[in-house]
Amino acid sequence: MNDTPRQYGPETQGATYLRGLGGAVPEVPTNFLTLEAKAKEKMSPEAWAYTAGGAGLESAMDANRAAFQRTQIIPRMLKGAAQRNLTTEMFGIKAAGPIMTCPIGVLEMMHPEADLAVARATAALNVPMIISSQASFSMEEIAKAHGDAPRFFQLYWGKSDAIAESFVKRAEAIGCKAIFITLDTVILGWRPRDLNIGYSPFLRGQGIAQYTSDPAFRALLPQTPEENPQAAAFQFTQTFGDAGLDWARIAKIRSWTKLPVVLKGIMRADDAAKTVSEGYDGILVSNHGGRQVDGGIGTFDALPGVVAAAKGKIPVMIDSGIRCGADIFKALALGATAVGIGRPYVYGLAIAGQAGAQAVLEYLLAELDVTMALNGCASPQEIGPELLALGKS
Ligand SMILES: Cc1cc2nc3c(=O)[nH]c(=O)nc-3n(C[C@H](O)[C@H](O)[C@H](O)COP(=O)(O)O)c2cc1C
Ligand SMILES: CCCCC(=O)C(=O)O
Repeated sequence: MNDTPRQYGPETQGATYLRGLGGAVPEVPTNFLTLEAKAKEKMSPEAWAYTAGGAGLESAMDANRAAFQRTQIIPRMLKGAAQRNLTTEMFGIKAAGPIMTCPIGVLEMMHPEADLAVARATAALNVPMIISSQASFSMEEIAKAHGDAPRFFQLYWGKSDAIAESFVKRAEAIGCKAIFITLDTVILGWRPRDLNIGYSPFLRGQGIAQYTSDPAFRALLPQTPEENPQAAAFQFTQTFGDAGLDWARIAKIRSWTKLPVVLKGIMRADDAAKTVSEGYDGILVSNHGGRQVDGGIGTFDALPGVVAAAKGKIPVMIDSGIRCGADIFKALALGATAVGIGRPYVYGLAIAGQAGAQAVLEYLLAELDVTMALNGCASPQEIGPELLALGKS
């Protein structure tokens, strides 16, 4: 590895302005709202509803943004941070910066190369990728496209422990460095945008590649998924989710793997304390991008309580509503060790495949680097709460 860290901010800005001298403007917009609007034009109505939508009145989605907007940065002068180093360690790997891609299901709706394009984009930047249980390609195919870049696996724990165990063992075999168990989707949230067009990708056999490639899932089928895809899709609907999932059941994962296990979807201090006392290795504060509990609190508002309850014993990460470098900066200032990027990279993917997802991730690193330079922070560790004016709810 090159010892001089890449200065994403000035390098990315400089290259963009230079291309502009030659008359070229970026295909992928550099700010979220323009990016989202362009992606909407490219996406089918079904893909747009599924990606952009949230639960119910979408108030948890709004709360995610409001929480970040309410808290402001108080810029610090003359501290001096000529060289910034964004490198961040997570579960034994060294990432380009304190970001990772969130697991997003059914990416084939946004682009035919789906997870493979995201694998190539994240590998090119050395940004960790969390592979989804609802991916459009099997984890083995995704790993092939990803090479030896850092990756994690997101587990949906449904009715069958045998399938969960098989997913975990496959994830370990393909070199995932941690397992993220998603807890907030034991059943699907109430999603009016999808309901109003009667569209579920899963019923149509999309986003179930981890299952159709899995021996424990295939053993439940009367015919192979290749012979009878509809039976496989139906079986998935019978297998997915279990509203009875509890602490005792997920503890079984320890007998299946030695990998670090992170709980995704922890929002409360008491659940965070339990995560620590049960011996888990990390917390991802998440409300699933506001897609599950309508009326729920924004993740950035939930973060301080979770950080306090974790008492520095395990890393706390956050996703949901992160749209720019300043949001990442604010999350780190309140004690997050890294943040998950969700819809923004999906919109990049919809616009320009691998290059689009990669551009969005690079912009976020660049904007974080610029924000750090403008506040005298040479590394993520130097971003502290003294740089924030905490908003009142
Ligand atoms: C279209 C879509 C599909 C998603 N699929 C999954 C998934 O398969 N597994 C999972 O744990 N989370 C899934 N999520 C939630 C994300 O991992 C993440 O928590 C969320 O997108 C963060 O919010 P943001 O998109 O507002 O940044 C999905 C989110 C979206 C928008
Ligand atoms: C049935 C799995 C749902 C995938 C997911 O996590 C989402 O759409 O938010």
